Amino acid sequence: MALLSLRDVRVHDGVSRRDLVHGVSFELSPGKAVGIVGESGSGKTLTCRAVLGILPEHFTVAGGAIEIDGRDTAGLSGKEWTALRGATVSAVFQDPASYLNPSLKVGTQIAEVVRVKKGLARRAARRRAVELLEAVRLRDPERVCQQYPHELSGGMLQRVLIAAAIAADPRVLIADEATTALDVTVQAEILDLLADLRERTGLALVVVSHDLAVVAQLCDEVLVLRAGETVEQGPVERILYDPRHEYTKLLIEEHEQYGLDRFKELDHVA
Ligand SMILES: Nc1ncnc2c1ncn2[C@@H]1O[C@H](COP(=O)(O)OP(=O)(O)OP(=O)(O)O)[C@@H](O)[C@H]1O
Repeated sequence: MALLSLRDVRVHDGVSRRDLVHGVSFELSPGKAVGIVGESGSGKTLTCRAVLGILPEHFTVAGGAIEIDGRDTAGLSGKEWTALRGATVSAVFQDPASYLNPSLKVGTQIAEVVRVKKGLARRAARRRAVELLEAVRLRDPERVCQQYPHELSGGMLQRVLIAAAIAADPRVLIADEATTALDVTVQAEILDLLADLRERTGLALVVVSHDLAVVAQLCDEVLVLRAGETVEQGPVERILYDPRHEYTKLLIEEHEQYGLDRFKELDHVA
């Protein structure tokens, strides 16, 4: 059964009285990855926020259905969403520093997530925090636990955020422009880490990026969004090698300069 299923989802803005997402559909099974690409403002983040139950004020899911692990999310209470978030669907976004408390040590913050979401006692939560930092391949996790966010690099902070996001053993992880702010080498390491988590733990991924190369590296299926509408959707190889929509062709051309060419040569897609 699909872990996550979106059927014709519409996101409506009550202020402008417009639909900003016009019917997005996809299904995600364990260990699979779906990518959402499109330029800025195309509705990628709103789609993710709808899945996490954190749409901004005045925005609603006005049509279609979102099912998480077989459960229709329409009409979930705030409390039910809180229970689902982190534990079933979790997310990492761009700019990890803004999601961490600057005045608390990294280990304390991760242990807190574990304590609240998994109900572990303080000491066990602490041990688990170290294990999680190890799982995201941070060297010397004991030391990182004792550090404050400002002492870590952007790539390290994104690993910390991933550790926090997987702390409650979610089944689906949404990575929304999670590597966009990082330099190319660090970006590659984080993508590799996500691929590894997917393979080892069966974590399903929703990968959001304006960069097709990122999505191509991780995903089985791609949705191309433009102005809130899906213009093209299909297996990643098909979209890359045989794009049918003009907009997809444009995206591919634009992003070749960022390494899609190199990616194609390596033939990771096969
Ligand atoms: N909080 C908000 N208030 C008003 N409009 C919003 C809000 N969030 C998003 N929008 C609008 O909804 C549309 C889709 O935005 P969304 O953030 O989903 O795009 P995106 O594809 O994720 O873009 P980006 O890559 O820039 O994050 C845009 O027109 C945006 O201006």
